[in-house]
Amino acid sequence: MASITLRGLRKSFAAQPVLQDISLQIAQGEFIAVLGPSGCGKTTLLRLLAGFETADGGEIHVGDRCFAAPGVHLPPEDRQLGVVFQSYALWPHMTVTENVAYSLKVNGVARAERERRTQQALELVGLEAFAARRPADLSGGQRQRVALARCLVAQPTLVLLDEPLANLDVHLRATMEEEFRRFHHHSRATLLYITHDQHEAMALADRIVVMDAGRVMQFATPQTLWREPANAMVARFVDDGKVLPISDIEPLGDGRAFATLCGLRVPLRCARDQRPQPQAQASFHAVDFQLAAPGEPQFAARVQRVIYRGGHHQLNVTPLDAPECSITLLLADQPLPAVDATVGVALRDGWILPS
Ligand SMILES: Nc1ncnc2c1ncn2[C@@H]1O[C@H](COP(=O)(O)OP(=O)(O)OP(=O)(O)O)[C@@H](O)[C@H]1O
Repeated sequence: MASITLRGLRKSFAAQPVLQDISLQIAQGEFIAVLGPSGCGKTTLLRLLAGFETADGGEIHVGDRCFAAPGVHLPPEDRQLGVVFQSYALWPHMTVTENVAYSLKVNGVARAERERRTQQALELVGLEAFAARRPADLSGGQRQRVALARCLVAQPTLVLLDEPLANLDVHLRATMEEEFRRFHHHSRATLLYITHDQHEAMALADRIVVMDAGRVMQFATPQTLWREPANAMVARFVDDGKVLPISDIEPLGDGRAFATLCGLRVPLRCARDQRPQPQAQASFHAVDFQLAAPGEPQFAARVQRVIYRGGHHQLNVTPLDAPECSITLLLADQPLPAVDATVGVALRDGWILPS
């Protein structure tokens, strides 16, 4: 069983805190993405889990085994987990089959069993036809598949993946995403998948850990991160969310509140325990703003830019009431307003950030 419990995990490099008080509870079989900007500590977290680094404090438990605690550091080779890095780390002198079978051989697995499991792992990643090739004769995506097969063959119950698609082009990434989904489905392993690509995280994960500056900002499903970000960092990081100031927050007590946005009184979603407040911030996505129909409640905004985005246009506007704010709208089959024109903007949805 590979549920994961992290309690108060800390790590510094040369007195520079890199991970601070990381506590997470991950269920057996979950597909977890760890998402955050460059340098936020994602790889360090993975290295602590794998045992390549020693924690300064806190605990790591996997299933009923203690990996790390004050005075305890289980060596990496005793943790029995699979690790897939972005640099595939394949042995160049071995064939695909030999690369995949190597760990079984080292662990003394009998030949027949070894061949069966290797064949199975190669089939799972669609590489049977490449079994006799060496890594140099494979594409980037095929090499990453070998790395995945090599990890699979050991049948780990916990797999750590560090930006496994970072070196691949956009099309290959989409194919490999499907591969990971299949792998997760078949193996039922717990997956911890590190990425700084929020689309990848959203597409793959059951839940996402959003990190910033060594701390967990939010740990939730992709839907919750989108609809109910815990703070401004998460709101901005997930799909370029927009964070805008609001005033005169008047909660209705049922997860909704009225507030003033750009001079317009609007209904917004909020936490059930939201209190009345003179000022706060709310988060929005581009789809939350639309050009207002005649008579619809709206605020006036000036068009700054109109950009063609392939299939739709992006409109950048600034509210007349709040010219320091920039808002993005997406227009499909609508007449386009001119730059500098004044348009009416209606609001469809928004979330008051918990304070
Ligand atoms: N061995 C080390 N010695 C000193 N500093 C380190 C070491 N490893 C990581 N760091 C620092 O710790 C911080 C977090 O690094 P880490 O690699 O965990 O971030 P990350 O979120 O994975 O970044 P990226 O997305 O760019 O890979 C960075 O500031 C990095 O420079």
